[in-house]
Amino acid sequence: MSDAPHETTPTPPRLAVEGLTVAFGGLRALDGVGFEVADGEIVALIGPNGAGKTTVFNAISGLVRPRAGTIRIGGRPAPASTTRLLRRGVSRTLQGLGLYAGMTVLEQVLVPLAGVRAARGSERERAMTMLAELGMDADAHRPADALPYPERKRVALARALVTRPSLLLLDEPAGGLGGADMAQLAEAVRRVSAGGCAVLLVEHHVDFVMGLADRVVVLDFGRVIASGAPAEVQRDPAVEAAYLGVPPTPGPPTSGTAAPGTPTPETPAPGTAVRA
Ligand SMILES: Nc1ncnc2c1ncn2[C@@H]1O[C@H](COP(=O)(O)OP(=O)(O)OP(=O)(O)O)[C@@H](O)[C@H]1O
Repeated sequence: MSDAPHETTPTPPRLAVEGLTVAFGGLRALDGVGFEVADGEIVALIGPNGAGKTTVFNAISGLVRPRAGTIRIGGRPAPASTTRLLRRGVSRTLQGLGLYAGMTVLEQVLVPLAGVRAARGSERERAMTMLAELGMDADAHRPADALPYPERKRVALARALVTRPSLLLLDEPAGGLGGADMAQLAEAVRRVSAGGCAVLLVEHHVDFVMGLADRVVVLDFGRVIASGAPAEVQRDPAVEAAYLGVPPTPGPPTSGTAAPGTPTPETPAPGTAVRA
């Protein structure tokens, strides 16, 4: 028997983005963006308003067509339809809530499993287990619209997690949350990543990001200006100049440090992308 080490094929990253370029008319929203997220890794995408973070999510989700570049999921090109992405293990939350009007909490969480048909018993069980994991099972039969904002945010998370994704995209998950809810959210995200799911999140809450992410990718004007461990990125002079060094705009007190453009409980769902 040979003592030569076994040749192993390296596992491709769960998500690999390379040279991603997206233009809206004359505006280059993304210009050659590249980064990777491995299984079980939590990567945060940060940057000023209008830097291109949501456009990255939209390109991965097949909602905008890149002008150039590649997006690979588990080593294969990303499909462009939501259904096929779900089948490939990709789930996403939206900026704000994106919940359906007039549905109970349980119905919201059943949508990715059952669509519009009546849910099977096993699907209801799975949805209830997911809600229980997030401490929401007691609210299962309440209209989601009647719940306070942090609980509705948790429903949106449960809906993204119920399919047991291998790649989870979270768009401003901490937006509008206070300290206790943010801590609970961080715990839930850590649990999901400990189970092997790759997590990519866009977030303005600097403390939340730096305490949670394994790696941070910083975008500015559609380009990656820095990436690395949170502490490393925080010390980067280019990042400080483009983003972290800008003093937060005065407003109602929120827990933790928030970078400019951060939503507060009073303004939970920012819509427009306006550079400060
Ligand atoms: N559908 C669109 N049509 C035209 N321009 C767009 C469109 N979507 C985004 N943009 C522009 O592309 C740029 C990147 O926007 P994007 O929303 O990705 O930034 P962002 O970093 O997510 O900002 P925010 O932190 O405010 O959410 C901005 O200049 C924005 O105005």
